[in-house]
Amino acid sequence: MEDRCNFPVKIETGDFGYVLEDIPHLSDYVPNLKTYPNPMRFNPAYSVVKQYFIDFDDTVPEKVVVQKTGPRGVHFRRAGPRQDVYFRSDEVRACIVTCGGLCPGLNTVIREIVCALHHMYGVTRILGIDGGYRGFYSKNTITLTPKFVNDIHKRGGTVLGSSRGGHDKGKIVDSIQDRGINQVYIIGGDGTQKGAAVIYEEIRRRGIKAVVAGIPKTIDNDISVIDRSFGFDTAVEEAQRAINAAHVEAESAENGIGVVKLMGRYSGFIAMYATLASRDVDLCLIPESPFYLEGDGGLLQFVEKRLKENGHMVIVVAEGAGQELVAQSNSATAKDASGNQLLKDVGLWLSDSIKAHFAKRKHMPITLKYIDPTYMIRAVPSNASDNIYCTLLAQSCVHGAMAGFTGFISGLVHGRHTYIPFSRIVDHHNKVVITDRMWARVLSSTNQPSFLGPKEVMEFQKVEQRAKELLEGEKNIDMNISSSSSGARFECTGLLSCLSCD
Ligand SMILES: Nc1ncnc2c1ncn2[C@@H]1O[C@H](COP(=O)(O)OP(=O)(O)OP(=O)(O)O)[C@@H](O)[C@H]1O
Ligand SMILES: O=P(O)(O)OC[C@H]1O[C@](O)(CO)[C@@H](O)[C@@H]1O
Ligand SMILES: [Mg+2]
Repeated sequence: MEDRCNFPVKIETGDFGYVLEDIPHLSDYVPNLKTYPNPMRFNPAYSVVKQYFIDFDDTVPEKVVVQKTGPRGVHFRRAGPRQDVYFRSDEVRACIVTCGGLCPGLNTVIREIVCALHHMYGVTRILGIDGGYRGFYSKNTITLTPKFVNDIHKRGGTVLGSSRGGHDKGKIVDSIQDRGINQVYIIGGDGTQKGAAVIYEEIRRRGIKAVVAGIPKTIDNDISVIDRSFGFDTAVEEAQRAINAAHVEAESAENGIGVVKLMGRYSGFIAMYATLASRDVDLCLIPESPFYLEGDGGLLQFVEKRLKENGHMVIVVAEGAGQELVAQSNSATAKDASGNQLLKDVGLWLSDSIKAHFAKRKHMPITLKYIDPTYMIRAVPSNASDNIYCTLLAQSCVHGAMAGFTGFISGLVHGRHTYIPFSRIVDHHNKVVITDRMWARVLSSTNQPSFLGPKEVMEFQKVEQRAKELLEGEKNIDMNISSSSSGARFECTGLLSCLSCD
């Protein structure tokens, strides 16, 4: 498995500090390519739309809040159909693969890629790769037709199957070449898109006329640049059911406590949004915000206070929260097939710690119910709004591939569909910024302590400001902010050194 790839980033500059972070195109390395009129020009549904085709120069700004004197900043190419395409319909052999963990909407994206290729571009040869990256070389393929995918958006999971590990660049590209595949659609999270970037590089190195297009997927919503990842809305909605159950259980018992664990390996977006949506939550714990159990201002003291005030409480904890604290009681670490660290069960650990604390307080018996709906919130089919979002992402991706673009993901930026180079999303995880307004809204809605002293807040602000500056300077940084019982700890593992580490 390769960690980083060195595909060239296409940067174009313009007036007033305009920067276009462009995506590669087949014509960058395949000479004398022929173009064809886009078949959508002759499609009765689309041909009547005024300005249906995207202007070559249309781009979307990364930042929409700007100052009078500030530069125009970074832009991405606007997604959508082009007047001309680089593939004849009968020449296309497409394949679709899904990798990594499940997420609501995977089947919708598969369905809509197949339907867009078929109905918009007249493409009939589409293969499903069975079981993630390793399916390219170790399994049979599945023939995908509009009939086959007709109903799949009503089911959770992925009809193609998924897996972790098994990314073998040579074998995958050999398989693409042997099967004559010239459009590769890859749906998956950060790891998957790193793998997609490597495949794109190898295809380009071999000079094959084949495009590689990604659709970012992750229930954790931690992919940078894009507004949100598909399935996130559904997951937050589904999480409400678990929080409601925890609330009912807690309310019905004397000193009742409901603990709900939600997904979020490195970032607490699901926990944060589910908390804000519910309003029944008294304490939300996320990986980005350190906390401690014992002593003055600690979590246990807060639980006791809230129980005395309200007689019950609900705690939402993201799976990646407090991992360093959990590790103190159970230090064994393991990794999954993709090399991701397997997390310890913070929900169970927290529940046990609270129970042990109150067992010593005989005058205050508690009833604690631990609900772990982690897989339930990602195994459901996507809701209506995610279905539409998935449809547009899939269609954008197909338009880009037909137009000859490669090495890109399709993503929503400030409500506009764009094409973003792989390099922009694989080097950085989006995290909840705990010195931003959104986290402040959570703290104010739950009325929980921030567990941070003024010194730690300043340290956080310094690290976040520096990370922002480095990112804006188009550099790669991978920042880990982790917690310990003694307070916050900051680690920067980027290519550039971080001020806080210096
Ligand atoms: N750096 C890398 N280079 C090449 N392939 C990779 C890399 N990282 C991960 N992959 C491959 O991508 C696939 C999915 O990776 P992973 O299991 O990390 O899930 P993911 O795409 O990050 O999704 P999620 O974490 O949201 O579930 C695996 O088959 C893995 O082998
Ligand atoms: O148990 P699995 O399938 O490896 O997935 C668990 C991980 O996948 C994610 O949902 C990311 O897709 C994380 O939140 C979680 O840690
Ligand atoms: Mg991942």
